[in-house]
Amino acid sequence: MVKISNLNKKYSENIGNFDINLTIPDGKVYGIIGPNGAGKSTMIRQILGFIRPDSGEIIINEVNPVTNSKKLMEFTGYVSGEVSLYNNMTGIKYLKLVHGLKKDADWDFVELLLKHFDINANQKIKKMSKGMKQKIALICATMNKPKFLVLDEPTSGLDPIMQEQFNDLIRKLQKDYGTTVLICSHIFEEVAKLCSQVGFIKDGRLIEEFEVEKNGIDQINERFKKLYTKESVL
Ligand SMILES: Nc1ncnc2c1ncn2[C@@H]1O[C@H](COP(=O)(O)OP(=O)(O)OP(=O)(O)O)[C@@H](O)[C@H]1O
Repeated sequence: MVKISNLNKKYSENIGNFDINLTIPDGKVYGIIGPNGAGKSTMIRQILGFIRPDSGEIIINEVNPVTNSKKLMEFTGYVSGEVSLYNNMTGIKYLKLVHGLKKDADWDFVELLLKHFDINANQKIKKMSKGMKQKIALICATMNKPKFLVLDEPTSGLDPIMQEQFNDLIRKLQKDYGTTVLICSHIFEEVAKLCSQVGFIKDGRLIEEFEVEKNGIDQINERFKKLYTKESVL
């Protein structure tokens, strides 16, 4: 279970995260939505132990990321929208490197995912397209079937085929391995299809949460408009 209690990280007035409380039960997929600069990545960086909160507590499967980020990383996968890999390696060499470093990494699963994403990993990473690099990053993050997966705009700018492949992977991890997933996304369709719950962030605050209904896309669109629409100055 992921439990965030009274989380605060203040960069300046209304910039950062303010009194965030959020719970994700095991095996659920939770979506975070908010406009640019709302504080989504700031929250994710604290959850992963990359930055220290000013106050409040984060507990993930009984692990505190601030005091035990090594333990957290043993069962956590992470993909950001801007992946950075070793450009001079081939995809396969890079995957083998990560496989050697990760606890519980499963090479058969890597091969299955290479097939699933229909990717030729024998070429150098620097010659790969953005989407191919995203696929390599996703395989790296999931090759150990993580208990917890954090995705910060993982499919931004990718084509609809890749989007469906990505959705299928998340569903498989959830169904077969009980992975708990936190996903930040501007793609409402992705959130509606994958998430059972969604939270809206505005000015660093979690201002609303709800269970995603069957036809969640309309529900999310409507709430987003209500919560964030500003009068155009044009
Ligand atoms: N290290 C930092 N020091 C000061 N301000 C920061 C720092 N990191 C982020 N910010 C500010 O915090 C606010 C939230 O940034 P954050 O990256 O969390 O937003 P976001 O919701 O992920 O946005 P986007 O959708 O554009 O990725 C922004 O105003 C940003 O400029």
